[in-house]
Amino acid sequence: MNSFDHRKYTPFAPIPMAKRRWPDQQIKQAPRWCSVDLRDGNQALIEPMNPKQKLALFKLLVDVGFKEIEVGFPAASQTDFDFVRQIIEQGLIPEDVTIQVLTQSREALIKRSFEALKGCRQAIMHLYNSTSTVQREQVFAKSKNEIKAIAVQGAQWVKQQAAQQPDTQWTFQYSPESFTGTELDYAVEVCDAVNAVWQPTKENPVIINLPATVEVATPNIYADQIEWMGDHIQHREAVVISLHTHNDRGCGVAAAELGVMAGADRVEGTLLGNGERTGNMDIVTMAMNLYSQGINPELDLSNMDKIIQTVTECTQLPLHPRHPYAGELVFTAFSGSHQDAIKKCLQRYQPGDHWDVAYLPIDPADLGRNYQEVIRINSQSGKGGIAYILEQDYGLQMPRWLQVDFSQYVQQYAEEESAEVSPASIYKIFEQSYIARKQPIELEAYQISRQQEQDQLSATITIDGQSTLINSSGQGVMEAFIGALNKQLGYNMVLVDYSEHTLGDNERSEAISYIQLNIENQRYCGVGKSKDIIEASLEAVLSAVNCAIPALKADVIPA
Ligand SMILES: CC(=O)SCCNC(=O)CCNC(=O)[C@H](O)C(C)(C)COP(=O)(O)OP(=O)(O)OC[C@H]1O[C@@H](n2cnc3c(N)ncnc32)[C@H](O)[C@@H]1OP(=O)(O)O
Ligand SMILES: CC(C)C(=O)C(=O)O
Ligand SMILES: [Mg+2]
Repeated sequence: MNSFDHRKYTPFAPIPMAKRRWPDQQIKQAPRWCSVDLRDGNQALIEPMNPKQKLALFKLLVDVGFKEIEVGFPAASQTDFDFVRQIIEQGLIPEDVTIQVLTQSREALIKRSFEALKGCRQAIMHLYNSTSTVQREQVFAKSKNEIKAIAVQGAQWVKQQAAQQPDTQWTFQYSPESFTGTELDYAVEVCDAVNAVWQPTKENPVIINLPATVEVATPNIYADQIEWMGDHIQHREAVVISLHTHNDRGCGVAAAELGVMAGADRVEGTLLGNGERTGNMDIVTMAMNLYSQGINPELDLSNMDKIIQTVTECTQLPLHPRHPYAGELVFTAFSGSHQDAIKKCLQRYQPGDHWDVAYLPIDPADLGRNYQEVIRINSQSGKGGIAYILEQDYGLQMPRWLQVDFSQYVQQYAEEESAEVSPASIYKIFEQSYIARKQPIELEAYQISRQQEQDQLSATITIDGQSTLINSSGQGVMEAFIGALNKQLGYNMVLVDYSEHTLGDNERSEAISYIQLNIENQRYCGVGKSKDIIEASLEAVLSAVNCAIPALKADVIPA
């Protein structure tokens, strides 16, 4: 029998709601963030973090701007307990940061958690127990009332312990763990029962954290559940509704965003999304989503490389190259039409403008990425990207017809190599294709004199190694040189287009000339480079002619 059988599963039932309001809401400000990297993230690691790693990650979280940080499950492990003690005793918790610890609803664990927090200025004690149908029936084998009693008993123990440590400013947090698999009327009944013990006020609210412990439905269902809870929980004004989503269906961020639209005040997650199974909600992505909408995320993610380095070192998990906002490839375009569009938009973009660049939802520079990484070349690339690289890295302002001509050389190279082509390789191909094309005709010397608006040019060229003197006159040097070559070679050669610029900003800089000639009814491109602008132009003409010669009949060239 085939085990890949969808009939094994049942769909998640929709939430009956007469009128949901959240679809019409817009997020206008960042929620209160709480990082759970050091607890939920840590508990999911192959190798949990050692004290040094925990401290490095804690410092990063503080630097990024988190004001609430769940630092561990101190009753569960000595490492977590010692870490909490260390940051308290060594005064490593900034005044405006509140640490949070998680505990099960068991007296010994609660006592140990309070012990870990002794001497802490302010702290969040986070109590949880599972409330979902599957947990009640199969894991705990308890009735609804018995499960509620676990929560209420835990809330009482927490209250009692807190009373014994009055120097700490306590906030209590309760999570009906596996909330999304819990009947809503029962979830609210349990939360209200916990709040009846804790007696929150507007001035001293509780945090009710509603976890999608496992993501089991589409994000709109989660939003319905959050809006429903907000509408039905007692003393809403004294309750901070917090979200804690996981990413089992790949929608952890979407669920949190819709949850905020549905009225939540606070969001828990981890940097770059480490966490159980497919991970916790990725705060980097959610915060950057806000940022990209012009909303201050209240977190400083500008040093993304530092974030990536610390998180990957501490978790020992690599970052996917296509991870939103952070991956190595997310601001990179390989494909030709994307590169062309990006190049055109970036050319128009002025600092201070609103960002509106095709294919780039945000400015890579905001995250410490530079434009060089934006366009990378392989066999899918087009002229725009190649020209962008040569302009950015080598200062070449290639005219469009040369971009078209040159992209064929790069394309051929990329296909032959079956690999990405580096900027240095692109420039080498450019040099070999045009500037170094000095056979069969090479310029040796030239002289120009100008009389009555006519340039008289005589030049010594070698053709297949034989030195020849050519001369002609014209309204400009180019006309004179092309005329002399026409006479010598017997071609019908016409100048189609021409441009030049310097490669630096002083009189000693090299000049580069780009030329397109029509030779015997075919167009050929040439490039010349020299400290002397006239020599660069003559070299460009010969570069085009040298390209044409192999394609034309050999007998056109005189012996
Ligand atoms: C969704 C989440 O992320 S929840 C957080 C999960 N994180 C972790 O579990 C990481 C740290 N945990 C641990 O190291 C261990 O679980 C410990 C040290 C806390 C406890 O270990 P143990 O005492 O061996 O118990 P264990 O975790 O296996 O729990 C099983 C018992 O606790 C009970 N239990 C589990 N969770 C809770 C809870 N939140 N409140 C009350 N009782 C609970 C179970 O019913 C079970 O009871 P039983 O032994 O009577 O059958
Ligand atoms: C402890 C709770 C909040 C949790 O991590 C979850 O339910 O995912
Ligand atoms: Mg979790």
